[in-house]
Amino acid sequence: MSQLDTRADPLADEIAIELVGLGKQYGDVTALNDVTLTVRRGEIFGFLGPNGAGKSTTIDILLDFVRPTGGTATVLGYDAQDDSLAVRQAVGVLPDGYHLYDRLTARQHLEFAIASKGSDDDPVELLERVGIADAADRKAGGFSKGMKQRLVLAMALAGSPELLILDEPSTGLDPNGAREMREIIRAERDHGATVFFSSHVLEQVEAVCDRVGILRNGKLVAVDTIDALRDALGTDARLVLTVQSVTDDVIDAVTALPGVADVHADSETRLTVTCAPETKTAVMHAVEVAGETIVDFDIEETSLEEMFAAYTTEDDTDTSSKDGEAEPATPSAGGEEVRA
Ligand SMILES: Nc1ncnc2c1ncn2[C@@H]1O[C@H](COP(=O)(O)OP(=O)(O)OP(=O)(O)O)[C@@H](O)[C@H]1O
Repeated sequence: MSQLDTRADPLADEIAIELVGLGKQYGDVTALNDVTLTVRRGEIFGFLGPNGAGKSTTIDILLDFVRPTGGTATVLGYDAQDDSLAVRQAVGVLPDGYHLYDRLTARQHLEFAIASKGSDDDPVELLERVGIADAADRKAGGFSKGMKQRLVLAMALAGSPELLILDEPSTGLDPNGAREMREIIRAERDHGATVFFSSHVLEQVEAVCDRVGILRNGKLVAVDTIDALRDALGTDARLVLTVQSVTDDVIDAVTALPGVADVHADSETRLTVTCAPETKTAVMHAVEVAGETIVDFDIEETSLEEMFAAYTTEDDTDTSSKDGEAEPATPSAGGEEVRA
C-alpha cells in the first residue's frame, strides 16, 4: 500500500468485493436485506436472481450510484461510498443502462474511456479484443445492439482494471457473441482481473463462473460453485448405462445399493438407474463386480433451470439473519444456503 492508499482492509490484496450486512430500503420496498458476501480476487463470480431480486441495486451501491441504508460495501479495499472515486478509477464497468454518443465513433469512445482511466491503451487493440476493430471509425449511432454492447465492454477494459463489474453482459448478443463474451471474461481473469457479473442466462453463468451467489427478494440465499449447489440440492441423478448384457445379477446388485431409488432395464443392453448423485460411482462399481462390462454411460443431472427454481422459489421461512454473517443454513432443498 502507498502512503496515499486509503484502503483500510489488510486483506485488500485477497478480497475484491466485501459486503457486510448490506441493506437498501426504497420506502416500503426492501431491495436488499442484510447481504453479506465476499468475492475473492481472481475469481469469476456470477450474481444470479430473478427480476427484482436486488442485483442492480447491489451493483449500483458498489459504484456509489445508490447509497445503502445499512451495512458496508468494500471494493478492492476501498469503501464504496467514502472512496467512490478510487473505486471507479480501479474498476471497469459495463452498466445496465449505458449511454453512447450516436455521433462519436467507436475509436472516439475508446479514446475518452482510456483518457479517463489515465491509461495509454491502444483504442484499436481494445476494439480487437471485443471483435469490432473493423468498425473503429464508424459512428456508434449506426451500431447494432450487440455492437454497442461490445463497444461498452471495450470501454470497460480500458486501463486493464483489476475488477470488472458487468451487469447482464450477454444482453443483445447472438450465440456467437455470447461465446465471445465468455472468452473475453476468461481472458481477463487469466490476466489477473476479478470478474463480477449479473446474469439471467444460466448457461452463460455455468459455462464461465467459478462461484455464484443467488439473490431472492433482496436476500442472499446461496453462495457456492454451480456443481456444489446442484449436488447440495440432493435431487436424484439419472445414470444410463450401456452394458454387454443386462442380467438379473446386475439388476439385483444395483437395486441393493443404498441411495438407489429405481433400476430399469430399457433393453437387453441398457439400464437406467435413478440414484443420489454421490451413489453414481458405487452403481458403476456394482455393475462391474456383478460381472458386466460397461460399454458406455451417460449422466443426466438436475438442469440449471430446476436448480435455479429450487433456490429462488422455495419457502422463505428459514432465511432470517441472526448475526449478519453468511453462514451455512439448512435449506429445504438441502443446498449450502446462507443466511444473509
Ligand atoms: N429507485 C427505486 N425506487 C424504488 N424501488 C426501487 C428502485 N430501484 C429498485 N427498486 C426496487 O428494488 C427491488 C430490487 O430491484 P433491482 O433492480 O435491484 O433488482 P434486479 O435483481 O436487478 O432485477 P432485474 O433482474 O429485473 O434487473 C425491486 O423491488 C425494485 O422494484
